Amino acid sequence: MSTPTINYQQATFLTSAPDIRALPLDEGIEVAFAGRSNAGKSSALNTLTRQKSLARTSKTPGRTQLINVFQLNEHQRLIDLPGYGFAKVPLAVKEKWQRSLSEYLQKRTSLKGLVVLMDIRHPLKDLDQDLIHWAVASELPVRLLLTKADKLSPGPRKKALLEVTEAALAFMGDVQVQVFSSLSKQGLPELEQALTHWFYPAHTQN
Ligand SMILES: Nc1nc2c(ncn2[C@@H]2O[C@H](COP(=O)(O)OP(=O)(O)OP(=O)(O)O)[C@@H](O)[C@H]2O)c(=O)[nH]1
Ligand SMILES: [Mg+2]
Repeated sequence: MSTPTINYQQATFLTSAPDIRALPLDEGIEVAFAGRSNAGKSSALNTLTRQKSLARTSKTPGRTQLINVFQLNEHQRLIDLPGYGFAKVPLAVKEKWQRSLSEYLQKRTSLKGLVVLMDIRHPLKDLDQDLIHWAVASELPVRLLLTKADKLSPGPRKKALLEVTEAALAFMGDVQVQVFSSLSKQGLPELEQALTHWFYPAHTQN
């Protein structure tokens, strides 16, 4: 059986939800992009969908404070999650959005894959590790994206990939690692392939 191709370019903005009650019906398949503030989640979604400003990006960490939903078609959605780990926002705001994030991760049954984005220069911070551990314990497939790969020259880039790949083995779950750059598009085909596996599980082996 040949795997269907996904036309990411057809992604459209559906809604921005302050909490899971405001999300579309929990059916079909969702893949979510998570990571520290400023890791490059919104940029990666724009790169994937070949749209300059589908998801709002910013030099200021903490830009995405809502659960942003992008629809690929009736049954498939991409989710841009609020970033975590950014200290410079009022505590009340931070608590509100961390709460909606953990509620989303724990209760959303249509969530079938989690892309965890980390700046290749600062991977696997405590909150990243907590998230990955949680996902593995919940049997949610995880893909680690080492973002802004263009910021490193090939040697250090390869070294970072190797180190994180080795660390990922310790998570003892379905955790894949790749480098990625929204600037150079490095890693885009691998990301697309991984997402296809999640969106069409019946067509693929892993
Ligand atoms: N050089 C380079 N810069 C990038 C890349 N991806 C993102 N950036 C920059 O990093 C900053 C943060 O990117 P965003 O995509 O807004 O990050 P985010 O993870 O969505 O951030 P929050 O919404 O705050 O959680 C922006 O200034 C982007 O232009 C990349 O691949 N290479
Ligand atoms: Mg964002």
